[in-house]
Amino acid sequence: MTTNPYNIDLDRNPANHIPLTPLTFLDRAASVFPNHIAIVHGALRRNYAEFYMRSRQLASALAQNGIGRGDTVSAMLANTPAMLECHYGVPMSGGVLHSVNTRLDASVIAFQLDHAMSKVVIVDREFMPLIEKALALANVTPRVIQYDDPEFPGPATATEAQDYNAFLSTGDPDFDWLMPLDEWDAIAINYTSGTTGDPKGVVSHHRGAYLLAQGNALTTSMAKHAVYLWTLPMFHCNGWCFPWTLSAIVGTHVCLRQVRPEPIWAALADEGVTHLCGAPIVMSLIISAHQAEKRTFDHQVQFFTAAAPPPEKLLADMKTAGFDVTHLYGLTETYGPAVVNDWHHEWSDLPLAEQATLKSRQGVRYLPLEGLDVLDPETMLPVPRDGETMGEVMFRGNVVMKGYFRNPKATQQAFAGGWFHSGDLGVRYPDGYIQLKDRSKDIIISGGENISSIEVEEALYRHPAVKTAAVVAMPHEKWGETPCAFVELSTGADVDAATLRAWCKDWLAPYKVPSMVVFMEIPRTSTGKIQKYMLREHAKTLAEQNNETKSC
Ligand SMILES: Nc1ncnc2c1ncn2[C@@H]1O[C@H](COP(=O)(O)OP(=O)(O)OP(=O)(O)O)[C@@H](O)[C@H]1O
Repeated sequence: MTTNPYNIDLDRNPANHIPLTPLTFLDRAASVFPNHIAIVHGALRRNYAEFYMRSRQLASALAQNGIGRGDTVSAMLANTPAMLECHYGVPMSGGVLHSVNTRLDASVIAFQLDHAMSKVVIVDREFMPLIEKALALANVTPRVIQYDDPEFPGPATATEAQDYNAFLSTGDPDFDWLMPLDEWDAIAINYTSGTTGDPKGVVSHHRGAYLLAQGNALTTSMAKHAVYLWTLPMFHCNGWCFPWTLSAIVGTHVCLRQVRPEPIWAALADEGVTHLCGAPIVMSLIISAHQAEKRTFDHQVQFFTAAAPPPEKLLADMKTAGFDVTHLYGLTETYGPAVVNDWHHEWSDLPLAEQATLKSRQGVRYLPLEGLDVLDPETMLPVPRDGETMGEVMFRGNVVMKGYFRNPKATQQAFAGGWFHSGDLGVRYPDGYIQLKDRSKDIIISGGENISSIEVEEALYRHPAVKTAAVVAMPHEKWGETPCAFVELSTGADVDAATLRAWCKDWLAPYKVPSMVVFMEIPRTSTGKIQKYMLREHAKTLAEQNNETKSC
């Protein structure tokens, strides 16, 4: 074997090879733009010098309290300055950040704390009662630190936990923080929310976080000094890496404790917000306030949506309201969005409805993702690019997780055949863009035919009275399964099940028309995702009741 001559005497050394980590973005931002406002939270304004100093203090205080490489620090915080500091301070101590979804119940939180072997928990005052309940159930006994956010209006309760600012003040502002020894070292652990079953601890590394944080800015053309509003929970997949992206472009974070239309519109107008992210539910909130109160803004605003398929009607409404919407797709396992609906300028000349159809496709790979395909999971061969043949969406590249923490079996299954199996079913179009049709667990199989729940939902969303639609499989004696639709109506709208079924017949093949339409409040996860497994259980009960009535 011949040796590559360019490898002789040209080795890696500390001058030419340093582990990639997004932590260095903050160091740079603070040294180049120390006075630029990094964080806005209510009346608070904190510049990059202060943000960096406080993150180092946090790292130092953690280190003084025994946190080192590979130790888990949990954070149960709203979208506040403390949560941003945790995204830097925890990994700067060598620790691994475990962000806890603040709307989980105590037993699930206890499971996560135990599984992640948490050593410190930093908790917002609002969530103290919940964490205390969780700790009573957990085996681990982490040190508890309470963050008293001045923007939280609730009453203080007695606690023995140390105050966050007091803890921080014990830290050295010039702390010589720990670079990762290897860019493969873990930076964060995030538990999947369990919309499809067992929560799994997804481990991300510094390299992936660095690449995706930059990828966010590059893929979506985020400019220097962008102003970013925190409508996406940072506990969800590290806010899709945007806590790190903003330091790369020296932008401003506008924090938000609660996702409500009033503060969102106020921030758009008063803080000059240029970018925000969220599931389609956040767009619905924004649109209802726009339509009811005629709210507007006078600058360019980019909205990045992911987490669930955005209904075409909502995309069209957002465009009319003046938002430039970019559709992203990804999973916790891919650090957040790793696929983008990369827009071609000429598509903007098409009729609005056609634009919305094109925009509802999930798209193509992010810059730092090397492989994205729709494969037949049996043969591992790509499906034809015909926009019709379904396969499983698979990922390969540097923004795919390390694996599932302490779960080698699940890790092996997820990476079988050298690709990460997403569990999402989709198609690929001749131009290479992918579109999700369903999750493998959500597909409805009726008389041997596959029915995409998303396609049925799209038909329902076209009806003006429908605010939210979720379609799941309902057991059926003859067909095996049939679609069952759960619907929330827009305020003041009035329509019955028969009318909606008749409406669907105009858009869908007869076997795809829901056999039942149920009007009720649809259960969601804290990130706004519809909990289809709960709806499936509900549909099963309804089917059983139906059969009992028939046999009486
Ligand atoms: N743009 C999108 N359109 C449709 N679905 C999306 C989009 N973006 C994300 N998703 C869905 O969200 C899933 C990823 O979500 P996430 O990683 O947060 O897991 P989860 O739903 O919270 O938990 P679990 O993995 O336990 O089900 C994807 O697999 C996909 O089904």
